[in-house]
Amino acid sequence: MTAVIINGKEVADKKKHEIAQEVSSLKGQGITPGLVVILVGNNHASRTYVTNKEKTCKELGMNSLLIEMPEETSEAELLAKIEELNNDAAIHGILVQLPLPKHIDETKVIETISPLKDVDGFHPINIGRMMTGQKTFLPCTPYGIMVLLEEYGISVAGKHAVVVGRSNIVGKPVGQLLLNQHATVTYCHSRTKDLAEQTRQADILVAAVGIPNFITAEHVKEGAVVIDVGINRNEAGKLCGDVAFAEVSEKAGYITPVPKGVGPMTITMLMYNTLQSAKESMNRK
Ligand SMILES: Nc1nc2c(c(=O)[nH]1)N[C@@H](CN(C=O)c1ccc(C(=O)N[C@@H](CCC(=O)O)C(=O)O)cc1)CN2
Repeated sequence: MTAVIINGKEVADKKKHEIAQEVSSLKGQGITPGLVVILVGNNHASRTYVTNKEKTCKELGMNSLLIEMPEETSEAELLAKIEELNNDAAIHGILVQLPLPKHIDETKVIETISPLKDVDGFHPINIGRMMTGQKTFLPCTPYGIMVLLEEYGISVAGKHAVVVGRSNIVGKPVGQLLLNQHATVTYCHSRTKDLAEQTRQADILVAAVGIPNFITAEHVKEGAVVIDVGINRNEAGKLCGDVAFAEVSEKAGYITPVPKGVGPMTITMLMYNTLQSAKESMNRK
């Protein structure tokens, strides 16, 4: 079998077009969605991501502000900046780019962002709402994965989903979203015994470990849907995922490539959440 390649770039472009139309109509009602992205320090990859977020906001007609803070910024300074933005009515979304420098407590930072402006969907209140199936901001990468499955007509209910990786921003929430859609979910991680035995049970396999070529053909059931969330560099410095694409695409039914698979959906769902936040703010007026 040769897998259908899930074109994340194409789906992201379609969704962005729809978002831009909604932004335009919202502007007609006197409100422009506004996102603030805070970048602390000099992480090269993070700088690329925040630049893309700013660029995408502009493309879609949203306001965007990038706040760059030096590596030595104290936790107190960052928290004070977030408090200031929480109280600014023109701002609908606040995002602090991760990872943060080691001396800053990520949990404290996330908990300081108002849940009403937490367009990353990382605040414990929003995570709790997601777990109980309430309407809320969903974390952008997991949300993007669910949209990709939907766009390709891949049903989730009753399927066995195996998630490899248990990070707070991808592994745990994507498992929860799959469960919310009635999948049977297994989480695997560094202490899982006989990983391949587990992953071969998967109708839907999500790889989010951050290790190049970690998932090989022996981990995959014939015809499975394979979602690769990894963004790694191989020995040659080339961008690659967690899945050995060439061999796995011979066995899977569907597969996301890296790049242009899950990645482009992350920023698109961030734009979607920011738009929703702006709409919600109108209802509070
Ligand atoms: N506050 C947050 N920090 C981080 C998040 C997040 O959702 N919120 N996620 C990641 C990084 N990230 C967005 O911030 C992100 C990663 C990758 C992509 C993407 O489009 N990848 C492309 C390839 C890009 C490249 O050439 O490097 C692809 O896969 O096609 C977008 C956003 C960690 N931090």
